[in-house]
Amino acid sequence: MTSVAVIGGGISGLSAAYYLSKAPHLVNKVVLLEGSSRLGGWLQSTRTEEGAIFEHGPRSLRVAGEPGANILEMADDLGLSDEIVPVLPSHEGAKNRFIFAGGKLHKLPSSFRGLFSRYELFGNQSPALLGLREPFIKRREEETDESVHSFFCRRLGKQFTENAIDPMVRGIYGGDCRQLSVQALFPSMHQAEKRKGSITRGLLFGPKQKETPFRIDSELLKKAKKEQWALWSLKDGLEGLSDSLKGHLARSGVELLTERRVERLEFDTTNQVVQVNTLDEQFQVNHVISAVPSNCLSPMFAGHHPVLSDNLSANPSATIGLVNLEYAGDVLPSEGFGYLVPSGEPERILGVVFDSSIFPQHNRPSSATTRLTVMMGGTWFNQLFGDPDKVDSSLLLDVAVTTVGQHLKITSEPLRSFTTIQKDCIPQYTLGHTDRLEQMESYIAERSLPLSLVGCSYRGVGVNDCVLSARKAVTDFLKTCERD
Ligand SMILES: Cc1cc2nc3c(=O)[nH]c(=O)nc-3n(C[C@H](O)[C@H](O)[C@H](O)COP(=O)(O)OP(=O)(O)OC[C@H]3O[C@@H](n4cnc5c(N)ncnc54)[C@H](O)[C@@H]3O)c2cc1C
Ligand SMILES: C=Cc1c2[nH]c(c1C)Cc1[nH]c(c(CCC(=O)O)c1C)Cc1[nH]c(c(C)c1CCC(=O)O)Cc1[nH]c(c(C)c1C=C)C2
Repeated sequence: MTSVAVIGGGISGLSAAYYLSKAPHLVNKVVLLEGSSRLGGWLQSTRTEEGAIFEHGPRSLRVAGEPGANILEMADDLGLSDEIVPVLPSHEGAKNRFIFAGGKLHKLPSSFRGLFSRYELFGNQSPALLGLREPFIKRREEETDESVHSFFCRRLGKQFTENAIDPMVRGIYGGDCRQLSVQALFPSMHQAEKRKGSITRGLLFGPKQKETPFRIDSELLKKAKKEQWALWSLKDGLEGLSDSLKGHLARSGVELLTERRVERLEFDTTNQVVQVNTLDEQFQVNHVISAVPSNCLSPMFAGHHPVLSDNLSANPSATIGLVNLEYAGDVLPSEGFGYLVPSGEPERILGVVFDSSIFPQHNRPSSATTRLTVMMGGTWFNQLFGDPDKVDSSLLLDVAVTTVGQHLKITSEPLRSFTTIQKDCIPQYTLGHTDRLEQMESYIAERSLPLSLVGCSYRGVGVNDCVLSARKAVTDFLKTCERD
């Protein structure tokens, strides 16, 4: 029998502990050590006294793909089926996405037919024409990693890259596509060019993605497929997911310890023991699953595993200034998911989510209001607002209200607002990320270090990716337990 310490109590750590709790025949003790006073990490939802829900972190989860199917299986097992608020693909809150450029909103294509229309944003060309030209563009011969900006400029042109790809990267990573790795952010497109010389040919005729080594199925997934959900949340917001995991783990006997910041890890590989040191306690376990951001893990190896500490500290993280706003009545010019602003535009925001349009179920029950979330900063935070530790939140609120007022022609003042500075909240997969990851994985495997790396710092920042990465790591670890 084996004991495991999970470090970090965000969605990744809670999920790792959840999957471990499913194997009591192999793992007899699981302790989760969280540095702060609360579990859940970036999953933070507020319910106001009027009954409206505001998200200060993630707000919508995708249904598509293995990560989407996997998290629905977990939600079903946690008994959350009746709590789910789904969004259908035909719903305008899922379908209509906009770009703010040249002083106005531009709607992005949202249907197959839309791909054949010409867009001012893309130099009056249709996305279909760009796609038809793409297979005739020569492949890049160099093997080195490339930026997202350079890759898409080569294959789809500068205008499409700067008005579609650049804002999309800001709308997921809060990051700069000139600095981020195409191999890490768009692995299937990078592989497609490498194998077949073109994105289109590679995606159409390339090998299928490797399947997960476990079967994913649930009644909830069947329902989601039948009803064709595109996105979902929970009635009381996504923090309900971490709350529900907390309840499940406590009932399963997992020790959940908050205010236990881990400072150092020491491996005794001969005896397969790890010493986990917090400021004033020590825990001895057989295996550690790290679910903290990589730059929080890096100092735990300082001095004794430079390959780990150096690679773990290579990526910076972006800080997001987040302002939730609520206005009386319907103030939106159009229903939709929201809009993004390309980095070349002279604006101080990254984008705006139309929360009340995506999830009207989260509105106050008594009266119709509009809920928006303005996201600011990202990679550009310090340049625009200064040191995140010193910035006055009234500056962020002021910029948010003034900017959405101008963009959406809102003349009223908000009824309510919340301003949060989410410091270092999204890791930035910079050039060389995939090589660094492989280097660390080989280092760990060659030395049989009793360590697994999960979380948003490695193979995807979405909540779904975090949960799936936890399941994969636990599955691999349990296989070694079965062998021993
Ligand atoms: C504003 C925002 C909007 C987002 N929107 C979406 C969305 O709509 N959809 C989506 O899918 N994803 C979204 N994401 C991404 C997603 O929410 C995160 O990537 C994910 O929650 C990260 O989870 P995690 O557990 O890996 O990391 P974290 O949530 O960062 O958890 C790590 C935990 O480790 C703890 N910790 C750190 N150091 C130590 C230490 N030394 N010892 C012990 N504990 C430590 C931290 O306190 C923290 O609780 C969004 C993220 C943000 C910030
Ligand atoms: C304007 C800034 C941001 C907005 N959302 C985020 C930022 C930084 C954070 C974020 N949003 C999503 C994810 C998860 C991605 C995943 O892999 O699942 C993260 C970390 C969801 C998401 N948001 C947009 C897209 C294309 C996605 C992927 C899933 C989906 O298609 O729904 C685009 C987008 N983000 C924001 C807006 C306003 C917007 C589009 C209009 C806000």
